[in-house]
Amino acid sequence: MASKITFIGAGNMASAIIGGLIDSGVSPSDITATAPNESELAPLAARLEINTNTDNNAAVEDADVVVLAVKPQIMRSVCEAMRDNVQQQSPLIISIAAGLDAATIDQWLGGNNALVRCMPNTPALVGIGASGLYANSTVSEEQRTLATQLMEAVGIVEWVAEESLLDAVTAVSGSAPAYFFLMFEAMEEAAVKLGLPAATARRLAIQTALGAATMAQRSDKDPATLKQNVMSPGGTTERAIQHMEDAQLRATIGDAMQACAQRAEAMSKELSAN
Ligand SMILES: NC(=O)C1=CN([C@@H]2O[C@H](COP(=O)(O)OP(=O)(O)OC[C@H]3O[C@@H](n4cnc5c(N)ncnc54)[C@H](OP(=O)(O)O)[C@@H]3O)[C@@H](O)[C@H]2O)C=CC1
Ligand SMILES: O=C(O)[C@@H]1CCC=N1
Repeated sequence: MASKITFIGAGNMASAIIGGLIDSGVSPSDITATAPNESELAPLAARLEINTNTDNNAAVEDADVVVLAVKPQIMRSVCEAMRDNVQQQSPLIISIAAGLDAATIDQWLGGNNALVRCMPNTPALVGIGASGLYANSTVSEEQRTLATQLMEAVGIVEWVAEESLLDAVTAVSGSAPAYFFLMFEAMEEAAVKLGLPAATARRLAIQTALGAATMAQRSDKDPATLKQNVMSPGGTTERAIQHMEDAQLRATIGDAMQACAQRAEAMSKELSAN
């Protein structure tokens, strides 16, 4: 993947993807990241040996791919300020912003841009990311392949046929690392109440999640069967699972994911109206 990649924004998500790309063999000299303050960029440049720039326009000048990684609320001003350079350079644009539709970003960038919307997640940092991708009609087959290669360098990629499905991707993977971290917090707290030292509890809970995820990934059995295999009749797991079902955990997760997807949709309406 010998392409020059510029990240507009150098925060949590951009640095996760950049770290994953470098681990997968992309040369740091092919990567540029921008942010308004040198103080945020200097540690990143020192740690990852990438190029950095406080000037977005300068950073897109020789870019084959421009990844838009700023907060959705400032995307309009950022895009409009670099519109002329983007129009001149015609890079593949990849927006990772939640709830901002492709047509709106394309318009802010002057129109007719090849634009991929991507919903990644922070485990990209350790190469185990999960990204949903959608391409507008200007994206060529080659650019689609490039976007796939880029995001596959940091995890798995699923293309969606309709842009609106990215809201569901946000609910099931973009925001979802936080759901599991909440579960770790809760399990650690409960295990401490049961008498375990916090560090022991955390280590056991995290390793168990890793084990369960790895089993679910490698097994040809579905999650319901794998769950059943842990539950001896009249045993301990059955008691715990029954408690979770009685407490409507399943419905709570469903409601939370609905709220997440609805928020993505609402953000899109709010931000494109501004
Ligand atoms: N975090 C996550 O798990 C996920 C985030 N996303 C999306 O990724 C995007 C970034 O989120 P996240 O990384 O969490 O946010 P962060 O706040 O961590 O990063 C935003 C970055 O943009 C920089 N920035 C601000 N203004 C400008 C500007 N004018 N030009 C260039 N850079 C600028 C910020 O610099 P400074 O700090 O100096 O303001 C910061 O480096 C969002 O659109 C979000 O929806 C998508 C999937 C998952
Ligand atoms: O919370 C957010 O809005 C971003 C998008 C998905 C994960 N974090």
